[in-house]
Amino acid sequence: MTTRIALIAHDKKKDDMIALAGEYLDFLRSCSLTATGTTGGRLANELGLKVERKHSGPFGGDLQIGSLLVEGRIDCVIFLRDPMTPQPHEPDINALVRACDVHNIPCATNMTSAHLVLSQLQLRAAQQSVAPL
Ligand SMILES: O=C(CO)COP(=O)(O)O
Repeated sequence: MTTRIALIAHDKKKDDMIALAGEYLDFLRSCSLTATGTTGGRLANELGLKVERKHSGPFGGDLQIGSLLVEGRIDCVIFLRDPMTPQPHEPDINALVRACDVHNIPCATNMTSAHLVLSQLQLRAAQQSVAPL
């Protein structure tokens, strides 16, 4: 089954997101990707990834992704948050992270945890692709 991943990065973490996605490019190409607006634009333009783009975070994009997640349509969230910069939509950010906890969806909020989650998902996908029918 295709892995459904949400990708979100705050402005100062967007370069990290591009670098991260670049490392997992082949795997991410095999996934169904959703992203907040600006993050998704960069992933599409700079890496050629096919991404369903929601609104930008401050305009409700985190909430849109939270809604998909609540409906069981997201398997994992990579959310590179900037802990040093106040965000106008902090309540939306908290709502998304809370929804991950409520629904037991993995949510990586920094580069180290993102690597751990993506490498594990990549491994699982590779194992499934060679599993006997
Ligand atoms: O603000 C964000 C997440 O809270 C990210 O939104 P953008 O990807 O549109 O910058």
